[in-house]
Amino acid sequence: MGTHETRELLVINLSDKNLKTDTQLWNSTRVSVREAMEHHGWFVAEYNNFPTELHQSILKVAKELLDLPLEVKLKNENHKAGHGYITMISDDQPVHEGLGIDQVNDIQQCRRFSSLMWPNHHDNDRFCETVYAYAKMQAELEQLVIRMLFESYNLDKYAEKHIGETRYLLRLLKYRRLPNGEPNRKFISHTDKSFISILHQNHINGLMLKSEKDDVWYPFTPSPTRFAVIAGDAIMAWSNDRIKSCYHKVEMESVEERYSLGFFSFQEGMISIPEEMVDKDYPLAYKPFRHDGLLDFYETLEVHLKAHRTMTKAYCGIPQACE
Ligand SMILES: O=C(O)CCC(=O)C(=O)O
Ligand SMILES: [Fe+2]
Repeated sequence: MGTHETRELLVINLSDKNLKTDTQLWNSTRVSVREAMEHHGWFVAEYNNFPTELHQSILKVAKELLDLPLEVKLKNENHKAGHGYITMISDDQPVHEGLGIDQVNDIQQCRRFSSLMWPNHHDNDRFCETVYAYAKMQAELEQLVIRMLFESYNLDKYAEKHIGETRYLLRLLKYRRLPNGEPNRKFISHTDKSFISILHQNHINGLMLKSEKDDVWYPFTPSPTRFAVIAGDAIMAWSNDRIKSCYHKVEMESVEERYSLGFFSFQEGMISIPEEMVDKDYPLAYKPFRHDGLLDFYETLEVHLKAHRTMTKAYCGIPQACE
């Protein structure tokens, strides 16, 4: 296939009202989810189980937040990698900015964040409520994917404990074209260090997803009800390399700003590779590790090493005989 051919995105409908456990629809959907994750490392979820206004309202508050003065945004300190304020500069202009809300599914953390950003504003309730409702919807989607994946590997007995030990980060992001008029290609190809990441955005194109097995890039076509569900390095380790973390990048040409929302799951406890994941085709490839330890290790690396999944192999991988 030629490199400029438009490729059909793999879309899986996760909003069918009949999608209930132990139904034929559930079982066939869970097979599609597992196959997509093993083949591509991602899929696009069609998901509309939320009020339609929520898409517009989260984008509105993302703009209000990222329009705040730099000194206010800098107050969002977090020692964990990529959890605080991030920025990339071109010709003295910020062309990429992001703010993370850690433990976003805890209303107290949403309140803490909004009063940090708007200390004198009575109106920060609206920000807090919107973000909290949005994160609740995203967590439901993430947990649906986790349940399906765990079941598809006959590991459903571990699913509730896993979900109970999950911490979520919401990152609100803004991209601008470069001041010299060139497309913004600053967010280079990388894998996330999360377990699962879910990406959602406004109408401006730019996100590209690499298929692991096809070895080609797919441009993501945005829609209010489309979510890119992508594998992070931690699920790669947990699945003992059956699922490979997804390389993705942003290349934005539009004059209009691109806003996106990254929802990332992390494990609080140890991640151990279930023994059921180990067999002669998949010999044990990772030692048990702490997810936060992986993030601390990330902080110690040079920029070019951070982007690659090899950093996770370096952190907790077990060298294989053929390597
Ligand atoms: O803006 C996007 O769609 C991608 C964001 C992303 O890859 C990240 O925050 O890790
Ligand atoms: Fe990413």
